[in-house]
Amino acid sequence: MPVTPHKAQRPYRGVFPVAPTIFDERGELDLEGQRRCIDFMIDAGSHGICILANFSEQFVLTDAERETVMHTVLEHVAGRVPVIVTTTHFSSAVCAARSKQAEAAGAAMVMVMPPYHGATFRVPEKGIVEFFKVLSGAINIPIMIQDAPVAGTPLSVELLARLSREFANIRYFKIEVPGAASKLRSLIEAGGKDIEGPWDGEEAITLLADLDAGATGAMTGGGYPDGIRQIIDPYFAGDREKAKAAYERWLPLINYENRQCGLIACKVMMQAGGVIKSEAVRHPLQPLHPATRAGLLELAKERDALALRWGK
Ligand SMILES: O=C(O)C(=O)C[C@@H](O)CO
Repeated sequence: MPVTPHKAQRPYRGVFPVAPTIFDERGELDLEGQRRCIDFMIDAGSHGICILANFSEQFVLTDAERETVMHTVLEHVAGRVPVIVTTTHFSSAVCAARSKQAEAAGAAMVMVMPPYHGATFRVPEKGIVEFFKVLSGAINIPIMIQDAPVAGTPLSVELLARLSREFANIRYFKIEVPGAASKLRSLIEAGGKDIEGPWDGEEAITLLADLDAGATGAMTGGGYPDGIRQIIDPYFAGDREKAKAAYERWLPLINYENRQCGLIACKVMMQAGGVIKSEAVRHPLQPLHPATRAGLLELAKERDALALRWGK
């Protein structure tokens, strides 16, 4: 089915949280739950949505399931917001093919980590450059490089700036390594206008420092886009004091998600608020300990997170 194009203009800015992949209690895809999750995330103020990322449990999906989730979400979003599709793969050809498919399905952007496999398979810088050359040449939508510790591949500022200079579609950078703010600042300085989107990530744990460094987007977890909006809206409107107060208000929840829960946090919140029926993660991922779950929901309730009310 052709997808209605979104109307957002580049450069994309704002809150683009990662959508979880929704499963039922047996671990099967729950596509109805997936659609409700997306509706909640849009109602909660997401400027855009990223799918099939690590926080979407991309590593427990078959290729066929990836395609099903991608088409389901893009058709259901129907242009309401831009959608970023994660297409990471070790192989240049597979990543390029996945990215072409995402573009054809209506993705606004693809997000990709540098090639890695397991703890030790890496390629030298020449291979990384060639990988992004193949990818950039294969599509006509922007690429976000996900600079995250999970890939175990240090990407220097010089390398990132070079990739943006040499390859037309390398335009967005989600920096979620230690020292993210300094790296964002250096990248903006080194890359200039080619750095269309210097973005924050990692559940917004460093959001205020990253905004101060020039971040224009935040890729957070999917559980409380409404809370992240309370931080970035005043920041972008020039009211840093209000943004700082909101960051301080939401930080205990951000910290709890980042340090105690990880990708399951948003599912727990969505299930508690009737957005989705099951907070199941796919085995061998494990459910949250009941005490950790209670701690998360206590913090979310204290902040009146929309997820806890949306489905009731
Ligand atoms: O899901 C990923 O790949 C992430 O990096 C998640 C992160 O952006 C959520 O804060």
